[in-house]
Amino acid sequence: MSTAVAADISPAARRAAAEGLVALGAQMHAEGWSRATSSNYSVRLSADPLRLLVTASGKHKDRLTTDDFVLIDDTGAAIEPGAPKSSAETMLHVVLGRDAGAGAIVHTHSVWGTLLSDAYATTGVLTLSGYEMLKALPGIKTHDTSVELAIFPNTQDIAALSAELSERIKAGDEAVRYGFLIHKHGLYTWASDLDGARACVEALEFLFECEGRKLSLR
Ligand SMILES: CSCCC(=O)C(=O)COP(=O)(O)O
Ligand SMILES: [Zn+2]
Repeated sequence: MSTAVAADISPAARRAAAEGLVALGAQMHAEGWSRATSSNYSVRLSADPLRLLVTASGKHKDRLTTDDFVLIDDTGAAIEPGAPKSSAETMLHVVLGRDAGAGAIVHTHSVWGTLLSDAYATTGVLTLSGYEMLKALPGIKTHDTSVELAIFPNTQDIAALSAELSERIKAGDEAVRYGFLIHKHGLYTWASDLDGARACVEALEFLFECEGRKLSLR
């Protein structure tokens, strides 16, 4: 653990972020997207130096308290003594906060996202086209567009996935602009703040259900 103290983070900002994430967890669980301790969320409290408030590992997301978060640095290490263990997927949050400029990151485990990540696994990408709901994503002004979401294998090697994700973001890969899926696992999406990330997850999960139901109707 680093010896640095989070003196640069205001307690009020930290508390507000934790309260926002507690509320998000209750909503994501109620939606059925964060069941059985699945999912992790974070808010970026500082870009330079990178400081992310990320969920502690293994917590039920409908019962989070403001103590269930870990302040981490750009290596994914907790910067305060006595912190609980941060999410097993912490390094994905670090990459998104550092390389994608994300101010808030939401990871969900929905049924439709999980099924679609399998249905399109061989192509490595899920394409969402022509939906009005796409306008909920940052910068999209027309329904007449397509959004691609990369589908990564669920190798369980978060360090390798983080490195690949970082390279694809830095290369400007459109398939990691709004989010990505991990095969038979779930969605990561992000935005400049928590409300924006909530809109992204709500829109993408809506679109997953549309695509999933469309496949079932065929
Ligand atoms: C039952 S969920 C398995 C782990 C996972 O994918 C997840 O999202 C939660 O992991 P964390 O360490 O963040 O609790
Ligand atoms: Zn997960």
